[in-house]
Amino acid sequence: MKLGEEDGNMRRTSSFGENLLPRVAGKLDVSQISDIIQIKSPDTFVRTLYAGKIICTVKCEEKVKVFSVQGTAFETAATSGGNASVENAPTISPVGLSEWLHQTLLKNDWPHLTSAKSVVCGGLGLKTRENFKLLYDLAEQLRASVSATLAAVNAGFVPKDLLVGERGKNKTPKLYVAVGISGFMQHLAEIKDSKTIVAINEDPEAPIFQVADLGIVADLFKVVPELTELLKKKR
Ligand SMILES: Cc1cc2nc3c(=O)[nH]c(=O)nc-3n(C[C@H](O)[C@H](O)[C@H](O)COP(=O)(O)OP(=O)(O)OC[C@H]3O[C@@H](n4cnc5c(N)ncnc54)[C@H](O)[C@@H]3O)c2cc1C
Repeated sequence: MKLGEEDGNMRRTSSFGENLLPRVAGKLDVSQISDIIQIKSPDTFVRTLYAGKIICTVKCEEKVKVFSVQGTAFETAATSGGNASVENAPTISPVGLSEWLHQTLLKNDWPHLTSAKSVVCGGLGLKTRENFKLLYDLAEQLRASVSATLAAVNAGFVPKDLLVGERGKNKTPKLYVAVGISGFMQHLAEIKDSKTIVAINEDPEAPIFQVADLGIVADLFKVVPELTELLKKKR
């Protein structure tokens, strides 16, 4: 979108958007509004705070509105048929501080995390990178995507692009299976709105059970292979 008077500037809430938008807002000398989930009028927005724990309505009186949206809160827009004009952005000469070398796209056979209908997510309870194989086996039977908590990503069990939660890919799948995950609010961000949440944790007091539709209090190393075998027999 063009930056100028009376224009809005929007990006999906993502690490790229979170990096870019505050800079755009700073350059324009306006306040940024993050994580909107509803547009009530041209200057009034509903946004989330504290990983979705608080929902507030804010009025923005800036002439240029800079805001990020939570993609899953809105219907997919049609890519044709609108009446907005499309203008080519001006070419900007590099300032020479950094250089684009290459980009590597990870390729795998799993459904993409942001579009998967079912997601199997692993936490620190998996204990090692190798043990994540249990989740890939289960995900294969469920035709699900595999994801992880920040703690599991930081421990090096899986790459960062599988992160789910406040700092990762936000998604509201139909089925969300949480394995060895405590369920802190930063992880649950949008996940808590999934249609069905299944939690496997050996600690009956784990907060994940407060949002789970189906809770299994058990050792994941016993339950997950059993579940995978049962699903294999069903197919
Ligand atoms: C500003 C901020 C942003 C954050 N953003 C994110 C984010 O985007 N995403 C995110 O995930 N986190 C985020 N976090 C971290 C979050 O608060 C939690 O610390 C993290 O999600 C915990 O990960 P975990 O559940 O894997 O680990 P833990 O909290 O250590 O939980 C591990 C669980 O595994 C269970 N377990 C252990 N062994 C077994 C077994 N054999 N069988 C069954 N269960 C077992 C334990 O009972 C425990 O409940 C953020 C934190 C902050 C401060």
